[in-house]
Amino acid sequence: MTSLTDLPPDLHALLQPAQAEAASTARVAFEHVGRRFDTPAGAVDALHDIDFTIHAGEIFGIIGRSGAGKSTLVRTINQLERPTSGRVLVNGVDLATLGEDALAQARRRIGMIFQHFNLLSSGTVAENIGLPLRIAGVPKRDIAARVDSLLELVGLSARRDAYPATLSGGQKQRVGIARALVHDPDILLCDEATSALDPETTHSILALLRDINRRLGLTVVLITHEMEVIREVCDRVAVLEKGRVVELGPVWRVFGAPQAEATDALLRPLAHDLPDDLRDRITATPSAVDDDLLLDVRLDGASGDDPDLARVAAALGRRVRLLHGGIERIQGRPLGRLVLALDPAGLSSPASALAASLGLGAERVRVLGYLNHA
Ligand SMILES: Nc1ncnc2c1ncn2[C@@H]1O[C@H](COP(=O)(O)OP(=O)(O)OP(=O)(O)O)[C@@H](O)[C@H]1O
Repeated sequence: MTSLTDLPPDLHALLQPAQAEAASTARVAFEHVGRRFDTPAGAVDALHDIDFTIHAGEIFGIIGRSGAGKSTLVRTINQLERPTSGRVLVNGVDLATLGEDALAQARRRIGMIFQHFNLLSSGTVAENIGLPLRIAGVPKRDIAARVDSLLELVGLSARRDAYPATLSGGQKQRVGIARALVHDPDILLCDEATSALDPETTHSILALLRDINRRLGLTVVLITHEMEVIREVCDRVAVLEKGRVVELGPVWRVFGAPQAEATDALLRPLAHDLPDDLRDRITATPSAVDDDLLLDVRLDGASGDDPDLARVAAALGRRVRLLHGGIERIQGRPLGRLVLALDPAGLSSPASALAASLGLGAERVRVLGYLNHA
């Protein structure tokens, strides 16, 4: 990947203002947005009273069950869907009030990429990227220079004259990203952009999106059903359920302590559930004098400290075994679940003592039962 100083001069020049601008200004403001579809089976309220702001320069994720309204919401940003109530401001402007030409201009500042790339199979990589410029009537020479800059940005210079059929999925999405950036947009909308890719390619595309976000100050709005994608790349996330926002916040907070049932359900695949063999050995009361107590510790990222098990053992004056669980870092904060086993003898409240030794609130530690050694 090239660094900012390696960029061709034309691209370098256009990046500077965008970078400087990436402050906490509102890039997209949803103001009490509703979208109703009238269908033969009756009215469908795909969106209800959506009211929040996406800041300039952030990577914002939108998650929700199938049919929750994610695509409809994202499509209101470029007015592919028109709200039936409320309004959507992009850079302070309600695109619904613009005439045809002004709307076309405004839409150019909003790039979009898709799950299935939507490339023209009869065009080369360069022709695909340059197509929106050709449609906009940009002179051929200028198109070539712009396309070359973008090919370099997405790491595809060597495949300039290749046809889409000869590209891998990741390379196709790089073409999609380059094409979405031709008009130097402020916003990039990503509709399940990595859903057709394997995990390794997904990782490289997310790294590219993060890189572009940082270099260009580009605001990225991303819909996905892959929670790992949100965890890896997003700054904030909104959870939609039946057309309403049921949760919104920094990813570490929403993932660390989900409040809504819909969020819990979506995050379930990431949870470190107890394996059956361990669950089957847990009893509510001790079956032998030397049974260990099993304690379930939830780290929600709020304390910000890494759990120090040696310190816990020293504080409690006994061996502490880590039986199950794991920690992941989201936005630099440790989140996860630890199942610990210890001899409870002499501790009046083992859960509180454990919580205190970890520097956590008592509500973060739950007694699971006793571990039957038999
Ligand atoms: N053009 C339309 N006409 C009628 N109903 C629609 C239309 N577009 C969307 N809907 C309905 O609006 C609701 C939200 O759909 P939407 O596609 O936005 O959900 P989604 O969260 O993106 O779902 P998925 O994850 O399955 O893509 C659904 O009930 C859907 O059937």
